Amino acid sequence: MSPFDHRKYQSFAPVRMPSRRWPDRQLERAPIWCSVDLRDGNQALIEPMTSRQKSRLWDQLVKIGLKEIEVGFPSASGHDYNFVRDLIDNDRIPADVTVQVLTQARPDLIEKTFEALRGVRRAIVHVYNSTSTVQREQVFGLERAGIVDIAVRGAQLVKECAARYPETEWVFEYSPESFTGTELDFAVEICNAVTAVWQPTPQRPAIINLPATVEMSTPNVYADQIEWFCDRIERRDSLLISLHTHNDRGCAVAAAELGVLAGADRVEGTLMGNGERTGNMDIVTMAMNLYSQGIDPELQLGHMDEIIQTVKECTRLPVHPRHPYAGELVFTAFSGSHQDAIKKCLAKRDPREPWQVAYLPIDPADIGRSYQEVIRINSQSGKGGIAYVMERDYGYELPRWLQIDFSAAVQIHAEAQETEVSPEAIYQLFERTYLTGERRWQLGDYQVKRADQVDQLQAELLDGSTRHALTGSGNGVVASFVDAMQRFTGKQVVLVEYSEHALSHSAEAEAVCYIQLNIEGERYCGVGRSPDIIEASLAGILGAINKAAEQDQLAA
Ligand SMILES: CC(=O)SCCNC(=O)CCNC(=O)[C@H](O)C(C)(C)COP(=O)(O)OP(=O)(O)OC[C@H]1O[C@@H](n2cnc3c(N)ncnc32)[C@H](O)[C@@H]1OP(=O)(O)O
Ligand SMILES: CC(C)C(=O)C(=O)O
Ligand SMILES: [Mg+2]
Repeated sequence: MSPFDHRKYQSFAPVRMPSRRWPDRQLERAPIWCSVDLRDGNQALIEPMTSRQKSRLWDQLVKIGLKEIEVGFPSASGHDYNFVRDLIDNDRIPADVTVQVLTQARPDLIEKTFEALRGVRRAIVHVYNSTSTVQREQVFGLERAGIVDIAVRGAQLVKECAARYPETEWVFEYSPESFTGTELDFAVEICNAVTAVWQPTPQRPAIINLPATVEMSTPNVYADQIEWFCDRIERRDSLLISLHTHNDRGCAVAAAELGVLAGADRVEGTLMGNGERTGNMDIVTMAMNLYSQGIDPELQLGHMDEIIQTVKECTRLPVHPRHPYAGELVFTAFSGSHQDAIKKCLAKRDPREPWQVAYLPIDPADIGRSYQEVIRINSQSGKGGIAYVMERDYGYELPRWLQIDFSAAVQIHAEAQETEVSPEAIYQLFERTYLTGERRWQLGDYQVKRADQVDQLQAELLDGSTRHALTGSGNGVVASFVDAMQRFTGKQVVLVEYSEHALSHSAEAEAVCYIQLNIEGERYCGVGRSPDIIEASLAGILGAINKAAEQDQLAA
């Protein structure tokens, strides 16, 4: 039992709809998008946007390709009024973009709203009043009829004002605000009353916006409400049903998606979900969700970092690093098994086939992200990720057995540092571990001769100021040097693994050689790098021998 008194709250009554159809549908196309960043987003900010910030966000919304943009509540503030005037007077509204403004269903506010829009080519006038039981009873103190009366009077005045400005193509929108807390039959009744005034036609439809002003239930209930409403509303073919979900329960996007399945045509929301309380429906997330399902979102979101920057600077709110699609960390895998899976999928990827990469719902490149960030290393990472970084950034194609060996060194380093390990730090660690660290033995001069199908190697081994002369023979220089080391150390030395490749990132056309030796039953790895492949091989063998010496396995 929690200490909470859960009886303080009531559960949301489900909609009785045994024959609901929306669960069997699939999203097939993008809805009509409407951004409310400059109104609902703005009214939620600690410091509302300055006109410069509003202007900047407007430009970004246009660049993204939003064709309907709610630009403010011009009857409520001089700022909003002036902003609308600036857009109109300075001809800043592209021909294919329609501005929308919000007003309460109050005569003075409606009049002022039309005044603000004077001379605009096309505009959506969005009028609302609250319809929920709580608002009716406790805020307005009115019965249903009184609330309908506010809406109808508002609708009439909107129509009259519009007639005074015939040069403008007017679109009317009505919201039964607090729709989710409104009895469905009443929502239908009040919307029918409003559209009876407006008399929309299929050619000139009106917008009926059904807001989850406060998100009160699971998204399936919202979808039921939308389907129930769409099935009963009059003049359905002359209406665009719009959704406007808030995120109080964290499901604004899900509710909008299910609401579209349930019959809605249009969705209002904001970039990154800014808005009242926990925010509005996030247009970026919903659009990218559609895209990840193979549906054209009909928005330009390829410049995601610029979008984030604009939103952050205009709203002065941060964007969470885990924000769906847009956050700085959303394409990054730190954990080993994820890195391994991503690396394998990317290596097998055929660009002609649909995207199928484990843990990456979309290709980061689509939104201007590089693969640099996909795999980042910390103490949770495994060999796959480390190998990926070594290959991607430095051109080393570490064989699997060396990945295992090296990942142990990276793990120790990451745990000691207690932070992320950068690609540079990984590379330096690789160099120290296999190539440049202090070594007991160094290779001096050497020469190989071939006689009777057998290679004979003579080499000099430097141990501080002491020089040892080595000889060995075998099939090839590698086998000869292994033989020489075996004679020199008196231990059993067996070559277990060998691989090499040219180092594509190296300006000096170097080769790199990876060696694994079994020395008296223990395995040791070494790496050699040189413009000369023989020297790289010998250095690799000596590297492994030196590793054994470090661990006191060679008493020579
Ligand atoms: C869910 C939403 O996001 S709705 C949009 C909310 N956004 C805003 O309100 C931001 C802009 N609003 C404002 O700045 C102010 O509310 C103004 C300037 C529009 C109006 O200010 P004021 O008239 O001073 O005050 P206020 O908003 O408190 O008015 C409340 C009155 O309007 C009535 N009212 C509220 N909403 C509506 C409506 N949609 N339609 C008709 N009447 C309404 C209330 O019943 C109340 O009436 P009362 O004074 O008789 O009790
Ligand atoms: C004005 C309306 C549509 C609104 O913002 C809401 O109900 O959340
Ligand atoms: Mg809202």
